[in-house]
Amino acid sequence: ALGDYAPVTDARLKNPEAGNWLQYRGNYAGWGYSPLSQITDKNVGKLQLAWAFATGQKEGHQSPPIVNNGYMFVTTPGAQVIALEAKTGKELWRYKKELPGEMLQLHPTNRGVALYGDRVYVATVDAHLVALDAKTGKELWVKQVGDWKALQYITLAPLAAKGKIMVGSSGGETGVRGYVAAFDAQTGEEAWRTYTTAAPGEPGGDTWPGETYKNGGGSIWITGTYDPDTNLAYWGTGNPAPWPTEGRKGDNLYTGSTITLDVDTGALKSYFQYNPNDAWDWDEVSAPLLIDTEVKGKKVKTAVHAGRNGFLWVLDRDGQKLNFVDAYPYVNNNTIKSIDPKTGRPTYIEERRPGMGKGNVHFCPSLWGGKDWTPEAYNPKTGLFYIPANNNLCAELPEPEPTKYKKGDLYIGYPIEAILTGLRWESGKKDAPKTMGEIQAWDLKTGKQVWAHKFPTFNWGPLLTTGGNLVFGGGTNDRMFRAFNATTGKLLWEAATPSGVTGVPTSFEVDGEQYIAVQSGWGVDAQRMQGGVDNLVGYQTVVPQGGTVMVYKLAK
Ligand SMILES: O=C(O)c1cc(C(=O)O)c2c(n1)C(=O)C(=O)c1cc(C(=O)O)[nH]c1-2
Ligand SMILES: [Ca+2]
Repeated sequence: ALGDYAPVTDARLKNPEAGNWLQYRGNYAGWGYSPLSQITDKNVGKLQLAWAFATGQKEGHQSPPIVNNGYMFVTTPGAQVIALEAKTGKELWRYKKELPGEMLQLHPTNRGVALYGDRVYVATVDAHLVALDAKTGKELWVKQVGDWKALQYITLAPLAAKGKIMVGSSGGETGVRGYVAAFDAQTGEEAWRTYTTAAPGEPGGDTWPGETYKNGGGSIWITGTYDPDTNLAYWGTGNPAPWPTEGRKGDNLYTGSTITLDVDTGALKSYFQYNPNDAWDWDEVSAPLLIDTEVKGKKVKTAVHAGRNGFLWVLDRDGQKLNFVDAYPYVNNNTIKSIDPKTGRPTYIEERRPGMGKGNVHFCPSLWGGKDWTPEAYNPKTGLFYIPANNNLCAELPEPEPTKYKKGDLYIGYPIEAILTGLRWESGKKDAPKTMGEIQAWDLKTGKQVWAHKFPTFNWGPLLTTGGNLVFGGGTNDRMFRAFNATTGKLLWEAATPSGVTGVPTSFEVDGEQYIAVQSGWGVDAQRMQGGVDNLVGYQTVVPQGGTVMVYKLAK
């Protein structure tokens, strides 16, 4: 059991101490920013391993090491929760949820815990929400959120605010009707549930023919951001289901959107849709980062999102509605012809939309997007917004197969094999591009890219930025974890890890020393994209699996 444990209050979540990392992205605004500045662009070359801890699990280790006063909490695929001493890596307790053996895990991962009060909350791949005693790991309650037999599954880290624990379900490829559900942190009682596809009679209900909204996707699988001043949570929604659009003509609200929900009631207050009638699996699940900044000379309370559709979107979140400000293409795109400068609505190039009666349709960015789920970061010191991007990658989909919703089956409209072998280079190109993965830095004030570090292979690495003028990220198939100068993009430090790094990095302090922490553990769609690249280049890349918590500090 843990010693003194400092309960996590609303006040602490709103104004997190620099030395802790209390929630998914470090703050409610979603910045992925640690103000700690002991490790800097000058001394990061002396970063070395403080300790490492093997989780004993395979597949995608994506959860951030979350730290509260010297105690660290990580999750693994299969929804295990491990409490560790943050300074030494000593295991304090481990929780394992019993999972149904026959359950399909379409995306075998878990993106972390939420801390609230003296509890730890985890949402599981069999669609339950679990409350644990932070000190002992003892299960306090377990609530069913969704039906795993209908292939609802949860991969995200919960969001905790104002006495509520909020979660959403995955299932854009299994025909769920997406939702965000809130549970009372104390009792586990369900407080509200808001669906992301509009029913007839509701605003947006006329954007779905017949009953298609009932299995229309719009799943929620990345933690929302939250603005305590307005009590609104910002959630990103996934792709509509099934992928071919023929049966669901219309905008399919609120898929491929950012929606804002009142945390007390769940009422949907506003939305912005990035991909009306999406046909490309462009989930826009990454919640926007909430940044008050200047944009082209004007002060704006923004919500910023690097879209899977390849555009960097800047919205104005002041006032009643989420309003379009600007959008900048950040990767090559042959699918969106234009974006309405007033409304932000995209116009597609119709021949790039896969569908009935069409043979192989080629489109860029690929179905994994300019960026998939991997979080961006914002550094208030540099004023720069950082994107882990994949550029020069496209995909091809064959003519869809007729598909009908059936509980417990996939509901995609294309054979999995076609999806896994669907990656392509840009049109007409035989050879692999010189670079694919990128870390990009954008100045929101000017709307210009300031630097880009380019990798020979793709990048599936969530980002951390710090008060020491650094950006950290992994994401490449060479197992490296790296540090860059946040202002210039210069590579300053790198170290190989046991597996590939698709984990969310964090930073914290214990006894006056700053640490950088990340999980190494390759899997899920980083591995599937590797299969797609290998299929094109004709050789097999092996990235070993197995999870390890890696914790670094400066050499003395
Ligand atoms: O539509 C959905 O519900 C859904 C869920 C998930 C998930 O829960 O991880 C992914 C996706 N879609 C998806 O399209 C995708 O590319 C993806 C990549 C990953 C991953 O962990 O690497 N998950 C998911
Ligand atoms: Ca999806």
